[in-house]
Amino acid sequence: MSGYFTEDIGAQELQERTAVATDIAEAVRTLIADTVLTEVDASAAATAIEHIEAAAEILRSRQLPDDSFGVRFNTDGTKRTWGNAVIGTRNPIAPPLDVVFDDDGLAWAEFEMGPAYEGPAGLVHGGILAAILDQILGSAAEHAGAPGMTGTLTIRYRQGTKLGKVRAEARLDRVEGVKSIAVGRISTAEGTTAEAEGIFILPRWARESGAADKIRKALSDG
Ligand SMILES: CCCCCCCCCC(=O)SCCNC(=O)CCNC(=O)[C@H](O)C(C)(C)COP(=O)(O)OP(=O)(O)OC[C@H]1O[C@@H](n2cnc3c(N)ncnc32)[C@H](O)[C@@H]1OP(=O)(O)O
Repeated sequence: MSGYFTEDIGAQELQERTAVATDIAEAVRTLIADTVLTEVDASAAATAIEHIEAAAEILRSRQLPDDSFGVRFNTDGTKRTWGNAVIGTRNPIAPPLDVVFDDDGLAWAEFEMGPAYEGPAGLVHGGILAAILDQILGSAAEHAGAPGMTGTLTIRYRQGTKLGKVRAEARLDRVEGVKSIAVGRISTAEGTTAEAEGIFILPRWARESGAADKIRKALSDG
């Protein structure tokens, strides 16, 4: 399986790296929102671009050799999915979701959707909501011990989701052979805005590999 790595990182270094990753991503996330909302003139924009390019050059001075972050296992058995578009700690595109798993099987996260996620005026883009639902339903299935790749995701958008504070939640509903069916929803202060059902399938290559448990762990994204 390409894209999966094991790295010998101790607890303290992991903590330090996580802090750096979180800080950079948050700074760029803020920059993205500021870019969406800015009204500066061409001269001020040119100055800003110079600074942004200088910052990018610093980040490029030491980078991973691959074109993706992948999934990186740490010495303590935890793993980093820092490039993930929804939960990635070092991905400024990600809101990011910090998913909590309750003992009763509910996976949930509360997070801010800023101006970078707009679709209709003042509302979250439906495709962004789909990505969030895909992730949290998949994470719920994985956490319940039945992970898989998304085969089908069905969403019913009930009302617009206002930009601002958003909650996503999901749980594994049932398992039918190799298919795990999870259900979930998005809500705001105005109530449920979108509901979803997802079918997650442990791929044939994983089922047939003879190392399904190891692959389940490697595939899972939580
Ligand atoms: C993994 C950890 C999860 C943690 C969070 C994840 C969140 C993020 C999730 C993603 O973004 S995943 C990326 C988006 N999804 C993909 O890229 C998946 C691309 N598709 C595939 O890789 C394969 O088509 C798939 C693994 C879904 C199915 O291939 P298989 O070769 O394993 O299916 P197979 O033909 O053996 O069928 C097995 C069962 O699944 C059913 N099936 C196959 N494709 C399906 C589908 N697309 N939708 C619903 N059911 C499907 C099929 O009917 C059959 O049902 P039965 O067992 O009841 O007979």
